[in-house]
Amino acid sequence: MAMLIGLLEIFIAFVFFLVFQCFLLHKKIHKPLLTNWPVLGMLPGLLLQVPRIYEWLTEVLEATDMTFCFKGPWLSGTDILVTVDPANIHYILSSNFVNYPKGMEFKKIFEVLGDGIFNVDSELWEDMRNSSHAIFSHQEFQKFSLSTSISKLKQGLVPILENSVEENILVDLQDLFQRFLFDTSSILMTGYDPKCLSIEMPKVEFSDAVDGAADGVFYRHVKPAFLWKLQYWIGVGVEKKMRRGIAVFDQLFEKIISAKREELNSHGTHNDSKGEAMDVLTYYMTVDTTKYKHLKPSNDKFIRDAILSFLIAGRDTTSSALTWFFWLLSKNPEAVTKIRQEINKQMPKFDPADLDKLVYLDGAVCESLRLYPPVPFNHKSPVKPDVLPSGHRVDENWKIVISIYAAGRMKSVWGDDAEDFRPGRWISDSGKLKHEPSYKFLAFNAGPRTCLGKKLTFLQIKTVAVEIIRNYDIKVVQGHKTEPVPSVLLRMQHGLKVSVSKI
Ligand code: HEM
Repeated sequence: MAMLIGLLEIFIAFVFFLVFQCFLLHKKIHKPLLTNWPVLGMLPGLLLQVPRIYEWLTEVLEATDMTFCFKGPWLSGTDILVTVDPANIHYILSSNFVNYPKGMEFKKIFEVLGDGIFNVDSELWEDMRNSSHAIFSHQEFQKFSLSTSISKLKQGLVPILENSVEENILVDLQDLFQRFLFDTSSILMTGYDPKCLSIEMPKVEFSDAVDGAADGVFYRHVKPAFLWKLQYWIGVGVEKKMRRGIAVFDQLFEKIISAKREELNSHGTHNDSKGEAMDVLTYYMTVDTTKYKHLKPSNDKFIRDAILSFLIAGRDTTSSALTWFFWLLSKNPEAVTKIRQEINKQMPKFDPADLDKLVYLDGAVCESLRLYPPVPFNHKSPVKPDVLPSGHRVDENWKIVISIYAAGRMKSVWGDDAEDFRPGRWISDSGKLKHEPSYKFLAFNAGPRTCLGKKLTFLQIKTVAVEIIRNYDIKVVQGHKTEPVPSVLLRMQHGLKVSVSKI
């Protein structure tokens, strides 16, 4: 009986929530600061702002001296302290790192990642971090990354661009970059090439699965836990997509892991002793557990979680960065001219060793990552009560969200032209790339959990950019809308439709 009443209550709350949401979506409000209503807290105002969540967060953080507290409905456990104050960021991510793990609540919200590196703390995280650092920084792995990117570029991306020139067909650059990065990341992470970058454009289930899971995770931040759990259980709304996504990941990894185990049983690893290139899956299945005691190479779920996170890290971030980069270039033709001149001068023939000489291109990529960071949010949860440098008090287990998107646009940090795309801001008077501290330029995170793929990312983005900018003119289709989807990965709602011509 008690259970029945409980379910009835959940149902009423759910209906109330939906009716209220529909009612509110018919109104338009543009004031950044939200009213804190009795019982409902700031949720009504937030729901109105969700479609423009990134802009709204930027406005509200600008208006509140870079830190504000979102109050969720009474007893819903959705209060969040949002900050972009560089002093707070430095404190949370670096100087008082031990007090700010990801925390259990966030772990539940991001359950799709299981025990992957983004979702774990303490000793398991340390072992994941040290072991992944060992492989990503290995010279052979870096050579493997470069050769994989170059061959996919020449044999996959370029033929599609050539075809679109010859046949005069529009292409969706976001889709192309996602396919390019899914193939390359999959080769590096699993040793398997899904070959989705081809003129036939096969359907990519993995892509819908990541989008569904990332959108679901976003909404979980502002919904009471009982509500998203109920939606997941019934299979409705974004939670239905989340369920489907998890099923796709599980099926895909079941196949890949069992094939790899068979391969290892019949052939062994061969390559580690000679230091030859090894995919990340093979590395984790044969990892040295005397060195990394918390890793479980023979546990399929553990391997699935580890490799899924690396695959998403490799595919969705870099494809997002490339998409926004080419969109910004389409609006800034003078930057394209400068990059082209730099390429012709510094790199008349493609040689990866010359990529470092392309300083203006570096500046343009950093500028794009500042304005459109592929991972737009970071989250933390204090172990013990604390006071942040801004004076805000945070209690144990509070949720803290850092808006990486808004952090790149604060006028008090970046100047009055913070919203402008200006690659020159990254170049020093002596013509070198300017270094900005990571707690200010946060696209790759800061402190002990700084991104491990930064070097690989710049290599891939610059390799692709050089090939495209040197050979093609890219024009975004007139009237094409470029809105970011409210999600935990920054992708364009309608892709990026462009026409391609030879220069
Ligand atoms: C444009 C490209 C990329 C961006 C903007 C980016 C951004 C980030 C951010 C913001 C984090 C912190 C996430 C968190 O703490 O929840 C992170 C962590 C990480 N990134 Fe990247 N990333 C990119 C590419 C890559 C690539 C290509 C790889 C690897 C192949 C990679 C591997 C990692 C790993 C392993 C971590 C976890 C670090 C840790 O928790 O200790 N990233 N990245």
